[in-house]
Amino acid sequence: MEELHKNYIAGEWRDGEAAPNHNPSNTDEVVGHYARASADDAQAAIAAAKDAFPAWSRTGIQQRHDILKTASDEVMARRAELGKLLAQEEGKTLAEGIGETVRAGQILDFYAGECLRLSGETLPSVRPGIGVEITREAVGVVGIITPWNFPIAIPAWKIAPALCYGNTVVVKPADLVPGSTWALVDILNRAGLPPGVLNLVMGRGSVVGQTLLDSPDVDALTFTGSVATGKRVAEASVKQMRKFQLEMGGKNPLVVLDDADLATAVECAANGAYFSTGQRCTASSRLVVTEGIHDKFVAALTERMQGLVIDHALKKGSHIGPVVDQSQLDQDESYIDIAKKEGAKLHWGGERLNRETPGFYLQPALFTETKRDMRINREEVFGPVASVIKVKDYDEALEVANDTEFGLTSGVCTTSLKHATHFKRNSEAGMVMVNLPTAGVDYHVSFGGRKGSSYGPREQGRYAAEFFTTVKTAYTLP
Ligand SMILES: NC(=O)C1=CN([C@@H]2O[C@H](COP(=O)(O)OP(=O)(O)OC[C@H]3O[C@@H](n4cnc5c(N)ncnc54)[C@H](OP(=O)(O)O)[C@@H]3O)[C@@H](O)[C@H]2O)C=CC1
Ligand SMILES: O=C(O)CCC(=O)C(=O)O
Repeated sequence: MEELHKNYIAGEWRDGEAAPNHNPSNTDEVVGHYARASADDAQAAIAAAKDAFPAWSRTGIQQRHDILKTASDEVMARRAELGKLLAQEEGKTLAEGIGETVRAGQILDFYAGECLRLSGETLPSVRPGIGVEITREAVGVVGIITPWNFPIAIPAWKIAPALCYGNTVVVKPADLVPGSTWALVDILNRAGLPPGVLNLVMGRGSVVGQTLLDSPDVDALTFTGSVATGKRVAEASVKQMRKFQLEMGGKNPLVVLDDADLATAVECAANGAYFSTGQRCTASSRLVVTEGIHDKFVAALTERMQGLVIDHALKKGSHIGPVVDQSQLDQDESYIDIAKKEGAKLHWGGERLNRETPGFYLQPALFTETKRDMRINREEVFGPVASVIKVKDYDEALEVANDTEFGLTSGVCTTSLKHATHFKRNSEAGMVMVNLPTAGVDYHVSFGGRKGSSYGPREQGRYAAEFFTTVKTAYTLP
């Protein structure tokens, strides 16, 4: 067996039960072997983070800046190699893997800068002669639980602000794709983090993740993944009276109005619904289309889909890689069946594909003649499956767009300033796009949703300070 990638606890690489990391583009290929941590390892990681917190929370901002900047530089310099590893373990295309790696590097760089911009407020008291200072302090030990679909960007956008604001960290990546997070943790530690500040415990959610949830020594927990696990995180966190933050599913609408530029609308739909194999919480799974443009839009989108190459993630010319694993493929296919049984018309795609290598290849699927209350329009599939809901006009489109228990992103394709402005104001989503795909966001601004999609303060940009710090108000009578 090739070298085992170990867990990183208290500044040391520690053995654990070895688990193979398979390539979804070629299931015969093992990308590497990664250690699975035990509950005891997870406890040791939490204890190490707790021990390291007093010193790290008082380190100078220059030191924190330099470490994050050094790590950013290495991620950027190794973008091709890390992007390839990401594409191999997750199934994104090489271009998408490199793009995500660059995004992780940019996030590290952004928070290196934020270290130098920490600020507070000084204001007069309502009581004469007294001064008031408002400062932000680190929260403590932050537990980080991440999903498989963005294995370097999501860990980066949780780890970087946690460290920037002076917290110590225990991170548990998805068992399915530990490699990219392993590489990120290795880079950050070699960049100069003291032992115990950033600990990595790979392994199963039911063992490692649950230990984080149940520990009274985890002061804040940030999670991205399914709604079901998000609810467990919430319940456990309330029991511990700790801070928590959840990013979960989406059923994001892309509204296409009669006055839309057709080429723009088709590009937004193809990108938002199908790129990254539709495995994005920001994916446009509902295409809400007004009747005047409906037929033209469906025809043009179908033509665009027919031109998409679905193949090995590393193959030149692939637009879309495989589904991440068998269980996600089963979920995608089961929703395709459910939609057909509900009376939706499978307009194009949805077939399993055979390629040169054994992998989880699925043709993107487009459903038409769907109704807003069908399960295909209410539940997150998390695959390359989208459905068209035909509506009469803008008012009905907005109502359908908002008719969901989720509220992460939404989009509108229109040339009308009036409708674009109204949609931005009235869409019940955390992120709204005009003439842009619902997926693929900037790294320096707030990220998060409403309703069942998210809980707690926003992630990313300077808004991340809300979660990763606690506010102190000090009064002084000189
Ligand atoms: N919003 C988003 O970005 C994402 C949404 N999803 C949705 O979730 C569905 C299932 O995906 P899946 O990866 O299984 O999502 P999960 O919510 O199960 O996984 C997310 C993370 O939580 C961990 N976890 C699982 N159980 C527990 C637990 N009891 N305590 C603590 N942590 C736990 C997982 O560990 P591990 O997997 O290692 O066992 C993983 O690290 C998808 O089909 C999709 O609908 C999935 C990924 C991202
Ligand atoms: O669309 C994006 O840029 C981010 C998506 C994301 O964070 C997710 O799917 O978990």
